[in-house]
Amino acid sequence: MSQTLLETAGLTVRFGGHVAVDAVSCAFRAGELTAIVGPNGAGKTTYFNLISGQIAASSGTVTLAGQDISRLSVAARCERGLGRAFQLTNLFPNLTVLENVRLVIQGRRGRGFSLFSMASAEFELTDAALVVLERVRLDRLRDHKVAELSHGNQRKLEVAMLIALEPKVYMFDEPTAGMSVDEAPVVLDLIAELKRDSDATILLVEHKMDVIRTLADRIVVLHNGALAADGPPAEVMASDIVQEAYMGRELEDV
Ligand SMILES: Nc1ncnc2c1ncn2[C@@H]1O[C@H](COP(=O)(O)OP(=O)(O)OP(=O)(O)O)[C@@H](O)[C@H]1O
Repeated sequence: MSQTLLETAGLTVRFGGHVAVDAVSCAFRAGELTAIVGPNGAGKTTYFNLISGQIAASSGTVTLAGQDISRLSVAARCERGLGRAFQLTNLFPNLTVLENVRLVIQGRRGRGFSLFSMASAEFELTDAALVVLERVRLDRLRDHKVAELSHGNQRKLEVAMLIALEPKVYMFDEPTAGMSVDEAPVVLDLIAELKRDSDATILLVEHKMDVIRTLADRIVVLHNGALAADGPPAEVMASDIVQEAYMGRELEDV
């Protein structure tokens, strides 16, 4: 079995008297896609926020590749390989689609271009960005400003930017939310491709059962902020807690 890449231990956050994430200990392995499920308000997004550093934990730790990253900023966690597709907040609306992806690749490679190689570096950056845009089928919109794109295309661009970042851990929070039936498969195919072709650790918050069935190697269930079940999809879906609490309502309804 692959080694653990990301781990949370006793991860907890309280908002006033409310424990939104309650001592969640969970290890995520390289090459594994874990779906994180649970009813509205179960703490899924808050758990993501704690892992990526958007909010600080009240207690507990987050470890990436054996190093405690609990006190690092969002940017420092990202540099170490934690990549998260945000709800459109990391897009530059007034730049073009191509410029947005180029910025990510440029940031990843650092500023190591010499003056003499500047021109070829520019071409190389554009080529690398176009390869990523082709994967999400946004290459024909390369020169459009992001603000002009449909919601679905903005979300696809978000996935493209995450892929361009080449993180070790991919975190997707309902990646197809708000997408049309034509748009969603492109993103789901990409996630399936990432899973097949890389050794990445993928965390997916998802409500749609068909998506979970197709993609997940494992399901983690959060309930009232705490870990309620964790295991292979068939086992977790058949478990009493999921059958009673979620299968009949929350997940199936969506
Ligand atoms: N900044 C905050 N301040 C106070 N309470 C918060 C804050 N963020 C989240 N909460 C509360 O923590 C709980 C968990 O919320 P969270 O958004 O993580 O749930 P979720 O499982 O992602 O739900 P959904 O499926 O609806 O997105 C909720 O009760 C929510 O109201």
